[in-house]
Order: sequence, then C-alpha cells, then structure tokens
Amino acid sequence: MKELETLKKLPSWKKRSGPVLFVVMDGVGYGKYKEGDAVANAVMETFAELSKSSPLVSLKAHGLAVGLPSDDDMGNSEVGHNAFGAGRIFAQGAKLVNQSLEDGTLFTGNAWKQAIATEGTLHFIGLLSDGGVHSNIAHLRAMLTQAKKDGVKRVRVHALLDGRDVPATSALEYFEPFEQFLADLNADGTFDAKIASGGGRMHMTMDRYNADWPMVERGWRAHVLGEGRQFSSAVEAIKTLRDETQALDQDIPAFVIAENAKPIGTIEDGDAVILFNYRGDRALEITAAFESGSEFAHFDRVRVPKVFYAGMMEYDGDLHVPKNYLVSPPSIDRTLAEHLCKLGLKQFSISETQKFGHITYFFNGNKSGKFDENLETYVEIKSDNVPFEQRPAMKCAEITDELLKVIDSKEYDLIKVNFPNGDMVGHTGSYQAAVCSMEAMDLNIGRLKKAIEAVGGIMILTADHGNADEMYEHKKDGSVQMENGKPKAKTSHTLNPVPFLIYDPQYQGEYALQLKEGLGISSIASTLLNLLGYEAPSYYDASIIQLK
Ligand SMILES: O=C(O)[C@@H](CO)OP(=O)(O)O
Ligand SMILES: [Mn+2]
Ligand SMILES: [Mn+2]
Repeated sequence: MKELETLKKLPSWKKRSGPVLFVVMDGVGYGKYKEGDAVANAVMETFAELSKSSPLVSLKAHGLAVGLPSDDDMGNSEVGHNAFGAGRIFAQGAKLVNQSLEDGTLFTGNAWKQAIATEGTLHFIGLLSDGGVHSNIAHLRAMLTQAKKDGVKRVRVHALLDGRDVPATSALEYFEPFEQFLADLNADGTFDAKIASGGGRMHMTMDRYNADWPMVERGWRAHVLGEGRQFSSAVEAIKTLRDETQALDQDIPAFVIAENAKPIGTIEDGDAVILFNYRGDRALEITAAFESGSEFAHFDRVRVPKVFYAGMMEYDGDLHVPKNYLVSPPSIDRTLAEHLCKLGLKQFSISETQKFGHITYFFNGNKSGKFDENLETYVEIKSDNVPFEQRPAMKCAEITDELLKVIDSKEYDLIKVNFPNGDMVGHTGSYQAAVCSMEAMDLNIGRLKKAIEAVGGIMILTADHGNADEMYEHKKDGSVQMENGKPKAKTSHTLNPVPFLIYDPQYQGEYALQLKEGLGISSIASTLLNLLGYEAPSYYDASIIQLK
C-alpha cells in the first residue's frame, strides 16, 4: 500500500456554507448529430440556463483518456467512475487482458493451468461481441485456440447476445463467424468445441447489484442445467427467436443447443468454468451462484456442480471474488474517498439500484467496502424492474427527495449522486423515452439547484460517458441510418465528450471562471478536492480549475 499524501488547505479558499454536490448524469454527452440527440433536443431549462451562466467545459470520457486500449473504445460506467474516484488513469480490464494474451502470461498462470487440467469439459460463459465493455470475443478465440494446443478435448461455450455495446441487432455478425471458427478448430477430430446455450444479456445471467436475480436463474437453468427451448444451433436459435419475438439482441430469450433432444453442454461435476467477462458488476451474481455453498438463497440452483471456477478478472478487490481469476485487475489505490476519509470529511453517496454500485463500488476502485463507516453513507433507492422505456423518469424524483433532506442537513461535505436516466433509457434505443428521461432529470436538477443555492453549496454537473446523445445510428457521411422506413435505434454508449459545469452561487473569485480545456474526467477528483478547499495530491491529474 502506497502512503497517502497529507493534503493542505488552500490558503485563499473561503469555505462555502453548504456541501459540494457531485451529480453524475450517467450517459449524457455532447452529441455531434442533431437527429436523435435526446440531450440536445430535450427541453432542459435548468441545464440550458446553467450552461449559459456557469463555468462549463467539455471533458474526454472515452478511449485512452479513461485507460481503454484505443480512442476507438467508447467510455463506460466502470472506467468512468474509476476515473472519477481515482483521480488518474489506470490501464483497465480491456487493456490488461489484451496485454496478458499478447505476452502469454494469461496461459502460464495458475487459474488457466487448473482449468485446462480438469478431467471434464471446459466451459466458457460470457458476452459474445467485441463491445469491449464487459468482454471481447477476441479473448475467447485466443483461449479456445490455446486450449486446443494445451490438449483440452471438450469445450462448451455459453454465449450471451450483446446488442448493447454493439449495434442492437448485430448478433449474427458475431455468432456466424464464431460457429465457423469452432468448426475449423474441430476439423481435425481432436477437439470438440460447441456453443451449448445462450440468450440475451439483459434476459439472463448478467444482472447486477441484486436488481433482478431471476435473470441469473434463467442463465443458470440454460447454462448449467441445460433447461430451456432446444435448437440445433445458436444461429438457428437467434433467427427463430428474433422472428418470433422481434426482440433486440439484448432481450432474446434463452436457448439450449441439443442433439437428439439432449442438451449438449450441461455443466457437471469435474468440469471447469471460465467466465470470460472481465468487468465485475454483471459478473458477481453468476459467480456467487457457482461459488456459494448452501447459504445461497437467491434461487433454487437444483444442482450445484463441483467445478473449478475462474473469472477473467478479480471482480471485487475487497471481498476477493472470485477465488480464482486469469488476469489481475488494475490496482486502483489512493482514491478520492480514501483521501477524504483521511481529512475527516463526510461523504454521502446515492443512486437507484441500477447504478448504486457505480457511485460506490466503481467510484472506490472496484471495492465494495467503505474506508470509514462513520464518514461514509450509502443510500440505494430501489429501481423498478421494468423495461426503462416504460418508466423513463426512473427514480430521479425519489433520489432528489432524499438529496434535498441530506443537503439541508448540512451534515456532509461531499454528496455524490448518479442519475441513471441518460444511460439506462439510452440503452433501450427509444428516442422518445430518452427525451422524456432527460426532461425528468432536468426538472430534478432544478430542484437541486434551488437547494444548493439556499444552503450556499456548490453543484457539479458532469457525466461518465455519452449515450442518450446519440439515439440513432448514423452512416459514415453523417446521415441517419434508416431501417424499415424509420431511423435505426442506437443502444450503445458513444465516443462523445461530456459536460463539466460548476454552479457556485457563493463564488468568491478563488478560481478563474474560464475552465481548463482538453482534460479528461480523471481530472475531476483534483477539482473536487479544490472545491472542498484542499490542494490535490501530486499523483492526481490536473484540476480543471485554475486557482488564483
Ligand atoms: O449496462 C451495462 O452493463 C453497460 C453497457 O454494457 O453500461 P454502463 O457501463 O453504463 O453500466
Ligand atoms: Mn455510465
Ligand atoms: Mn450504459
């Protein structure tokens, strides 16, 4: 553990009478196209008014600026909140797995050795796309190739459709070549690798933050027990289920691949299972289903095979979950929360279920624990369990009700909130719902603005990456991509920059109103420390404000 620097008070800072309120408008970027930009096209009176009257700059929130392999990688909540909370950039999961495959260390580690040494079948479970947020199909291909070299005989893949980090109905672009890839590996008769089960990532397996355990149960039943509607191949399953349900890839129902009515890849005692997703939030629940003993109470697992289980990464650095993993995660240390605790400052963090772990666990460097129970308070507002295009306001009003009490109490120095609206509704691909969602959030930001003004605090408005700012797919020439006479829905995050705005009604002239240009969201931690009246540690990225 590296020592924390002791942070000095800024000599010329006039302490504000209220708290610093840090508002993450999840998935709210600055779009580059007029059509389908639910942020720019929504009526957001408070945001528009503040944008005119307050210091404002745009920040980078994707690619290299958040520790991803390249600037073609869109931002996401994990890397975004890690950057907020760590104050600097760490090479992230996507990059670390790439490196460990390139230099071969993934295959020399203990977890891999144990997985390939298993007597039974080697199973891979995960998201089959190159979205790069939770997983990468290239990693799976590399592991399958190596497994064959290492003498593994039988492999089964449990493949989830994405359509959330890649185009909404692109699954066959991944599954068709992947089935061919497996056929090529199998061709010499020494290796037997097949897709055994699958379905949409928002239908099964990849729930997060205990929002919807039945999702995980649906995954367990298909992957482990081999229960579910049978097909002869994944491609056949996807085509049929898409025709029947019209569902987007992320919502495609579960399927099981069978031969002579017998599932080809149930998970049995003596098998090995690798969850090839590297990101933790949506990996923790299915991991718990495999690793927990009889205390597991979320659903009836029916049968719990005794397997060697490994994750692509360690998903929780505090609880050390899972027990075995292939690649070490970034060791994110000396976070903002840790510094604030050392200074004795009190923090309050709130969101609804869907993003609760973002503002706590991701913000604290993928650690679920607190640094100091007395100084940190976490509040979760329960999310609705519905498709969010049906409830586009989500819980922004309820979160705000709670925040108003907390702001008035004057008990906290830093209050952090994540409003999931732009992101969760953005992922549905419904432009109208996203506009509605932005307007609901803005109404509540208006309520917060009044409260901050009344107590003399500071409010920061920013985001972790874009999403609602592009609800339509665009062609390379900038025109809207059409499908069946309508704009094609875009469900993924964007590469766009995000706003950073400081509303400081008690401004005393301590910093220049012109904010620094060209920075990324990892500069926010230093800025928050400054706005709380402290200097930032030397190892943090530059503050966005120029102190006078
Ligand atoms: O829903 C998720 O898991 C990701 C997209 O894959 O979104 P976010 O990074 O905003 O949580
Ligand atoms: Mn996000
Ligand atoms: Mn998202």
